[in-house]
Order: sequence, then C-alpha cells, then structure tokens
Amino acid sequence: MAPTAAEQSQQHTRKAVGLAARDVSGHLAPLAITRRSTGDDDVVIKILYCGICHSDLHSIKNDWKDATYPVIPGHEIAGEITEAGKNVTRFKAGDRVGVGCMVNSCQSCESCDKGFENHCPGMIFTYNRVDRDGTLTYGGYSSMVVVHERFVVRFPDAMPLDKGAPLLCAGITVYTPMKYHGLNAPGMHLGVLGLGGLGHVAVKFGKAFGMKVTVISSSPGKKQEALERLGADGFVVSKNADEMKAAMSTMDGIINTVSANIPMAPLFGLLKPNGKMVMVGLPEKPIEVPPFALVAKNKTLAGSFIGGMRDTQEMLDLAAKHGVTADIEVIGAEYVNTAMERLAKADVRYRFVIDIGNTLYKAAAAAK
Ligand SMILES: NC(=O)c1ccc[n+]([C@@H]2O[C@H](COP(=O)([O-])OP(=O)(O)OC[C@H]3O[C@@H](n4cnc5c(N)ncnc54)[C@H](O)[C@@H]3O)[C@@H](O)[C@H]2O)c1
Ligand SMILES: [Zn+2]
Ligand SMILES: [Zn+2]
Repeated sequence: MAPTAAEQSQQHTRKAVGLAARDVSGHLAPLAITRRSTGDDDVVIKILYCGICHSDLHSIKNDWKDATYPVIPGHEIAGEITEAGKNVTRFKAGDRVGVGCMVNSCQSCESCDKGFENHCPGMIFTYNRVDRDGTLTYGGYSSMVVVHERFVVRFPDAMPLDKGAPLLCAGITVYTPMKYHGLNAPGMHLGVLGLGGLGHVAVKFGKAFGMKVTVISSSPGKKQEALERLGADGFVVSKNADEMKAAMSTMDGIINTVSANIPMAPLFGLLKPNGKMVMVGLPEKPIEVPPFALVAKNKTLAGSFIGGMRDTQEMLDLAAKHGVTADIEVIGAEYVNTAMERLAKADVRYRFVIDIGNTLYKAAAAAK
C-alpha cells in the first residue's frame, strides 16, 4: 500500500542504537539508527528486554533468502511506554508493554477485521521488512521502537517483563494452534515435538489447560528437566524405536516446533486416528511426508503462523493467570554473538533474553 501524505511527511529523526547483522555471517554489532517521529496513533517504547527467537538466527544467516541487510532482529520486545501520540487511547507513558512479530498491517482487510493481522497481505514484520513509509523495519535488539498502538500488548501486573518477553513470539506461536486446532481441552493428550523456546512454552500451556503432555525429543538428556522442571507427563526419545513404538496411536495432536528437517513419517504414527500434526517450526528445506502416513487413519497436517493481536493479548493475560512464563537465561548485549552460537547448538534452557535496558548502550560504547 502506498504511504499516505501524512506517513511520508513523518521524518526519521529519533536516534536509537541497535545490534545489526551486516551480512550472512550473521555477526551482530552495534549500529546507530533512526526511528520515525511519533505519529498520532503511535507509541514510543523504551525497550528493556528482548527475547532471542530461532527465527532471528534464521534471519541474520539469511536461511530464508529474504534478508535485507543490515538486519536488526528481535520480535519478543518488552519495555515501557515513554510517549503516546494524540489519538492513542489504550496506553500512556509508563505502561509496561510488549511488541511481537508484527508492527503494522493494512488494518482494513477481512483478516484484520477479524483480528488476524498475522494473515493480512499487508502485514509488516517487526524487522527485515519495508515499512509503509518505505524504510526498513528494525527489531527489538535496539534501544527503542515506535509502533502503532494496535500492535502493542499490555503486560498484566503479574507478568514480569523479562520472563514474559518470549511469550510475544514463542507463546503466541504455540497458543494459536492449540486454540484453533482444538488442542487445548482438559484430558487430551498433546505431543510437543522439539523442546526449545517454543516447545517448552507449549508444555507449560498444555499443563495449564489440564492436558496430558508428552515431549518428543532427540535429546535423552532433556528428559529429567522436561518431567521435573516443566511438568511434562511423558518423554519419548524420537530415535529410540522401543519408546516410539510404546507411544504409537496415543496422541490427539502434536505441535512440531523443530527448526531442522527431520524424518516426519514415524511421528505420524504417534497420533490417534484423526490426530493432528501442526507445524510451527520452519526448517530451511521442504518437509517430506509419505501419503500413507497421512491418509491411513485420517491424519491432518496443518501449519500455524504466530497469531493475531487480540489472541496475543488473550494469551498474555491467560499466561499471567496460570503463571506461565518462559524459562530464560538473561544476557548482556555484548554476549549476543555467543548466544547465537549456543542457540544454533540448542544450548539454552530455554530462551535467551537480552537485558537491553542495562547493557545495550554500554556494549555500543565499548565497541567504538
Ligand atoms: N510458525 C511460526 O509462527 C513461528 C514462530 C516462531 C518461530 N518459528 C520457528 O519455529 C522453530 C523453533 O523456534 P525456537 O525459537 O523454539 O527454536 P529453538 O532453537 O529454541 O528450538 C528448536 C528445537 O528444535 C530442536 N532441533 C533442532 N534441530 C533438530 C534436529 N535435527 N533433530 C531434532 N530436534 C532438533 C532443538 O533441539 C530445539 O529443541 C524455528 O524454525 C523458528 O523459526 C515459527
Ligand atoms: Zn519468533
Ligand atoms: Zn489487513
């Protein structure tokens, strides 16, 4: 959509600093940027924390072949409002808020009207996209952001900013398929494939909904913590034929959060008749599914992509009510490249969160 005159006249005058990747090496280093001045419907957010999603790693490495460098990643943003435009009704300075994967959409199509801005053809990602005023969007590994109030959610009082930040992507990404594919009823058996950032939150939501939850993982070393720390009821090692056999036809649904291409056929065997496998992981290459794995016993293969703004607020409120937060390792901005290397090796329990508020400017000054 062409920018309006008002949008065009908005000038990018606000100085900020971010951590940017300049090329496919994905190396992140400080970069001075500008943000637009506050529009009438915008809020200005001082960023205090930002989670590190695996999508950030895919993006800085250009795994999806869509990177426009410099890329400043980050779509699990938590912070405080410092300024609100004159039409803003829902927020005021001092409010604790969050921003997830989107910062704009057309706001008038059928999807937007129904609250599914995530499906809007004009949806604009928080980073690595061209905004409606023609500038590149920069994500939350940065000091501040200016966002239309529609794309901002309120942090309930009981939700900490650091442990809550990852819910803005990891949380909504697993909450949406549970809600819309009917995998949220008490007593149902949910499989969670892959125990990383998304996976561990899926376990917690499953338990909050009164479900039986089984983690399916290639890492036997995660069994104890899955059962004892995260409260899962079962743990199946995907490479262990005996364990896979014992779990055959037991699950109502599986949420697949794995970031890599893995053999899919055996996983369908874990589903009951009419069971659903919902993909949220985004491996680089196409997935291979033998027709018989799907056709026999009426299995469904589905996908799910983040979630709309109404659902994001609902998810955050529900998480606060049930005490669902992410298990995090808080890091300083200077550690971000090491964190990315560790994330690539799945060496994090279970989400890195950058303490932007206390460390970003220090890291930027030290890099000069
Ligand atoms: N659908 C969406 O809207 C959406 C939103 C956010 C993230 N994602 C995607 O979801 C995926 C997971 O994101 P995350 O932030 O939870 O990542 P993560 O790195 O925290 O977790 C990924 C999990 O996959 C496992 N895994 C990786 N390679 C594996 C392999 N070869 N075999 C078995 N298991 C393996 C890891 O051990 C880890 O537990 C990524 O691809 C990400 O881009 C999708
Ligand atoms: Zn994400
Ligand atoms: Zn729209």
